[in-house]
Amino acid sequence: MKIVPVALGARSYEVRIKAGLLDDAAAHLGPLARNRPFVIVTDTNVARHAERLAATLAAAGLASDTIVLPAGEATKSWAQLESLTDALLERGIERGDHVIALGGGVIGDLVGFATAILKRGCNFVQMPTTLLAQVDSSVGGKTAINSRAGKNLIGAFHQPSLVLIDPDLLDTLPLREQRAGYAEVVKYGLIDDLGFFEWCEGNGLALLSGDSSARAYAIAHSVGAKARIVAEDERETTGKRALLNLGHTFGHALEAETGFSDRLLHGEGVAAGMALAFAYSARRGLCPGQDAERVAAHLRASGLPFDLASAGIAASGARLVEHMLHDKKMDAGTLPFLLARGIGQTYLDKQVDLADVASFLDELPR
Ligand SMILES: NC(=O)c1ccc[n+]([C@@H]2O[C@H](COP(=O)([O-])OP(=O)(O)OC[C@H]3O[C@@H](n4cnc5c(N)ncnc54)[C@H](O)[C@@H]3O)[C@@H](O)[C@H]2O)c1
Ligand SMILES: O=C(O)C(=O)C[C@@H](O)[C@H](O)[C@H](O)COP(=O)(O)O
Ligand SMILES: [Zn+2]
Repeated sequence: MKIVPVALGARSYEVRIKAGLLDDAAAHLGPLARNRPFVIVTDTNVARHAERLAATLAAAGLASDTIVLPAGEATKSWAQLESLTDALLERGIERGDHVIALGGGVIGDLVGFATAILKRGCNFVQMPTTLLAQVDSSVGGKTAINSRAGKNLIGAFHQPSLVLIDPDLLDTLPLREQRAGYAEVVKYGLIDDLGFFEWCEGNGLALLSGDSSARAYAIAHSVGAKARIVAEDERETTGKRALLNLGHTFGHALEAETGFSDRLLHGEGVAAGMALAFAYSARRGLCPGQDAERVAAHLRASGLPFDLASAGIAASGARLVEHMLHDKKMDAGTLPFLLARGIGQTYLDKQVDLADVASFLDELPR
């Protein structure tokens, strides 16, 4: 088993990664049980894995109850938050209980937020079941729902007590979702790790086709990178954690444009967003054009969107910039942007003129 510590003082926890971990989950969860039943929260597509988890726990004498929510981004909503908090209160949840979030980033973000606010803070365990959640969303304590105004605008920082990753769960994940999660893997290379981007160029397709050693390496490397950044800047105050937002200002605007529908998955928006961040950096003369082309080429070869046309977005630059005005990085009326000086050299640029971003977007083919 690979263990990655997330060092956050009193809020520190471990990320434990092992193929087949679901089947010995009782050994990891037992110490958290306190003679109380666990509540497992999952979605309709993951319910089969939740049944296996409940059976494993029962075999070890650990009681559990499962709440199944609708699958999809629309579940990160006020309505689902209300129904989940009601359901947990009906079950008599106590602050010391651990709710288990078994699912992708949608379940993790929603359960994380529900437990952050229930009784002013209950515990939760992340058991991520998508590539995206295993490499990114289960670690770091960002929790949220979406609002009409934009992505993740209502939320809290609330760290899990433990993250349990079983890469074998990805065997049932559809290819489109694997690819979307892969965008966040590539992100770590683009941020500050050229060597890892090169690894992605050489091994990405093997990872996407389910190769277990490529999968294990990508998950452990990504979790290590995320844990390091989060430990340095838990609440995104110094600018370090903002690097994890590479591609997200563009990406969230594209997602908002599709109404957070299945037309564009989060990871797909991030893929297009990262390519746009590099293309915009190249247009400004900050980054070699070759690097921007190399990023787009790798995303394209991985079956991901790499520009507005491949993301299916026809909106004008001005309209996309309007979505960006809701970005949580907005600071005194300006929007710090994640730009790049090259692959592995991302930085936060505070001098970006949004009118210039809009004209850049208007110049792109639709
Ligand atoms: N908190 C963070 O730091 C953070 C980081 C990145 C993304 N996010 C958020 O995560 C969300 C996206 O997460 P996601 O891509 O995991 O989406 P998701 O949770 O919607 O899961 C994708 C799809 O895969 C299905 N699924 C999940 N596990 C499966 C499995 N093992 N087998 C078969 N089907 C399975 C789900 O039911 C869903 O249909 C977005 O809302 C994004 O904003 C949060
Ligand atoms: O953990 C972070 O920090 C990230 O930015 C990870 C992102 O992949 C994730 O999508 C996050 O939710 C975006 O952050 P937000 O603050 O823009 O909602
Ligand atoms: Zn993301």
